[in-house]
Amino acid sequence: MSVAIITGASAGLGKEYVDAVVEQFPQIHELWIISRHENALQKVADQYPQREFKLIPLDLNEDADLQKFSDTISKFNPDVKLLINNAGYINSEAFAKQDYDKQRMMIGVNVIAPTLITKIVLKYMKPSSLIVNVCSTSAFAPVQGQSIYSSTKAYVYSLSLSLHWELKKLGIKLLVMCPGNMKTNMYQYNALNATNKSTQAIGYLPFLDLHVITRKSLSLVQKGHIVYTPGLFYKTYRGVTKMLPHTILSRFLKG
Ligand SMILES: NC(=O)C1=CN([C@@H]2O[C@H](COP(=O)(O)OP(=O)(O)OC[C@H]3O[C@@H](n4cnc5c(N)ncnc54)[C@H](OP(=O)(O)O)[C@@H]3O)[C@@H](O)[C@H]2O)C=CC1
Ligand SMILES: N[C@@H](C=O)C(=O)O
Repeated sequence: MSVAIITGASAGLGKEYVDAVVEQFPQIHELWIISRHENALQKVADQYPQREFKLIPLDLNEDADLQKFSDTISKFNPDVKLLINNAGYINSEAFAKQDYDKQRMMIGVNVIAPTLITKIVLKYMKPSSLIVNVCSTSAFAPVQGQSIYSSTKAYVYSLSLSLHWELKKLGIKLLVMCPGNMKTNMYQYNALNATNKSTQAIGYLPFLDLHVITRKSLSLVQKGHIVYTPGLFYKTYRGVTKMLPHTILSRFLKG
């Protein structure tokens, strides 16, 4: 049975990816959608009564839940055609003031989960399978006030580049997408509730069209592309971070 697996599928970019996969992959038998709240996942599935869904409510920050995912996929032994590591968590605050639990959750959800989910799923992938890792423009250089978050995304970026070439030998295509601002719950939580002015300033940067970038990323991964940075503004920012030393940039970048 062919499946697509999407983490963080109940809202925001992940929900948009569900729409895009339903639209672009009619041949995939079942969509496995992951987030913490089953009722939210059910609402997503209910929008597509004509498609098969497996709701997998779990907390990607919990090792026991990652083991539960491993047991579930082992029980069903699917043919995984597409994996979208999308779920993410951000807390913008000075490192010294930040709650340890929030720091640990960013590492759990943004680093450990996509790493282990990919490891687990790989056993059920064949040549021509696809992986999309959702990263961020904050991966391109260290950001004060988002010190852990930007570091977790730098990890995803680096891991994705290595895996792109390792998995290419297995016939599996991997793309890392590095979006900038998107009007989602994460943005609402992060920028609008932020206390520091630099995080609030993020709201003045361009906002991306989730419909467009999800479809574009799925098209690019099938073509074998390695990185997708949507939007001219963010492409330019990526270029700047390649040209200027991060020892200097990191002094001025504040999230
Ligand atoms: N919004 C933005 O401006 C930007 C976002 N990104 C990245 O895009 C990706 C999607 O973010 P976005 O859609 O904005 O975020 P949202 O917060 O809007 O959605 C996050 C999704 O992940 C799920 N999720 C969150 N924490 C967990 C967890 N511990 N276990 C399982 N599922 C979880 C949420 O469901 P539930 O709460 O029910 O678990 C939800 O479905 C993330 O990787 C983010 O870092 C990158 C650049 C900018
Ligand atoms: N602004 C951050 C998320 O909201 C990011 O750039 O990833």
